[in-house]
Amino acid sequence: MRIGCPTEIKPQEYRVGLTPNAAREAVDHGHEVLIQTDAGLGAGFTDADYTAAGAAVVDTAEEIFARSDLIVKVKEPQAAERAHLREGQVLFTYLHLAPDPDQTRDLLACGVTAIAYETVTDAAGGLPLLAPMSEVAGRLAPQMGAWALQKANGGRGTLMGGVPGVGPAEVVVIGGGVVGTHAARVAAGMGADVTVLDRSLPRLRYLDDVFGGRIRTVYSSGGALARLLDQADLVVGAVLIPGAETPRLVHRADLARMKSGAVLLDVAIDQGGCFETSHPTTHEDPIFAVDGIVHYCVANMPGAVPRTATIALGNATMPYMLALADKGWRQACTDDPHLLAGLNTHAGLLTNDAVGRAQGIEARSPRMT
Ligand SMILES: NC(=O)C1=CN([C@@H]2O[C@H](COP(=O)(O)OP(=O)(O)OC[C@H]3O[C@@H](n4cnc5c(N)ncnc54)[C@H](O)[C@@H]3O)[C@@H](O)[C@H]2O)C=CC1
Ligand SMILES: CC(=O)C(=O)O
Ligand SMILES: [Mg+2]
Repeated sequence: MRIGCPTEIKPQEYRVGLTPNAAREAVDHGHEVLIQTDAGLGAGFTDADYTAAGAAVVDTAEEIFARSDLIVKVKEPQAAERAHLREGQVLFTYLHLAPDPDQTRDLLACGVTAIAYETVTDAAGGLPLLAPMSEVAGRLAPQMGAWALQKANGGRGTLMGGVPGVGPAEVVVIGGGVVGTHAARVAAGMGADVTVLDRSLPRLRYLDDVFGGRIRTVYSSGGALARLLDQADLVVGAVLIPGAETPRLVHRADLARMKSGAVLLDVAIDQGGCFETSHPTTHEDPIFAVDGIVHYCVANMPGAVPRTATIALGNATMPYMLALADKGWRQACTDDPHLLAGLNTHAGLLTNDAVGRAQGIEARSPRMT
């Protein structure tokens, strides 16, 4: 099979879908790998690294899309990329279709077989291809939140860890999954006072256990969140209902009860966001204010640390990429129902229930033979 990896074109996105290690494995499995010129540079991989791994470097994205059976990327295809996709081609990348009707329409219209990293599941009930980027975004969240809290950025002027005689920042993390756990860990490490809310009691028990009293856990309800908002300096939105649009848990009216200059940092923005006042922002222009509250809503946070993020993502995607290339998508998905859970569109059919519910489109099962 021919596997193609174009340069990411989303603003300030420096990750790349294939590492040289992954390219080498694919070549060792008998596949041909095409990589666009300089696709890996932002993550610190040169064209020479890819040619040493056995890949062929080609000049344009057009050529990658035209010649490849399997396209491996990082971010959802942008409109210019969607114009090159076609039926019979497999796209393996993040899609986040639930809040994105334009992308959904284009993927259905072109007939591409699109497998979304974020809806691939595992036997433990996790999301193995979302997890590495959630770890990165979660660890970045307090770092970006601390920056947004600085006065020059519109923030309250609160130092995360405080100093002797002055208390630390109050950090509230909504959703104690992968993002939330890693955000809590770094925020606590910075010396902040951390509270994590979740709707899953087993998850709260786990967090209570692993943090050994260094953070507070609270069952997530509207009342509990309202009380915490009054005190919060930084609120991290880290809720996920897999595949679905994020529930809105903080409404515009709630901003009035918050401290002026507090920060809402919506990691869940890629699924629509958990604050009513959120809208996606970019690394170039990451923050905006609503009613005196700073919002940070970058939809591709790991793009800020492309070296770490590319290697972490490549480690997780490689076995699935090889299964798709070795067996073809039908056999790979038949053999592994968790990979089949990643299938979002095929030959004009929407195949993911949660995306279908979010968009009012009936989800259908693909023909597997
Ligand atoms: N902006 C970015 O660059 C990135 C965004 N993300 C996004 O971050 C979000 C979280 O991802 P993960 O942590 O991997 O998901 P996860 O599935 O590990 O965790 C989500 C948690 O939310 C909890 N939850 C559900 N409803 C809740 C409610 N009403 N109140 C409180 N908690 C609730 C769940 O019980 C679960 O523990 C996703 O939308 C993901 O796409 C992930 C990586 C990068
Ligand atoms: C998960 C995601 O959207 C990202 O890593 O950009
Ligand atoms: Mg996105």
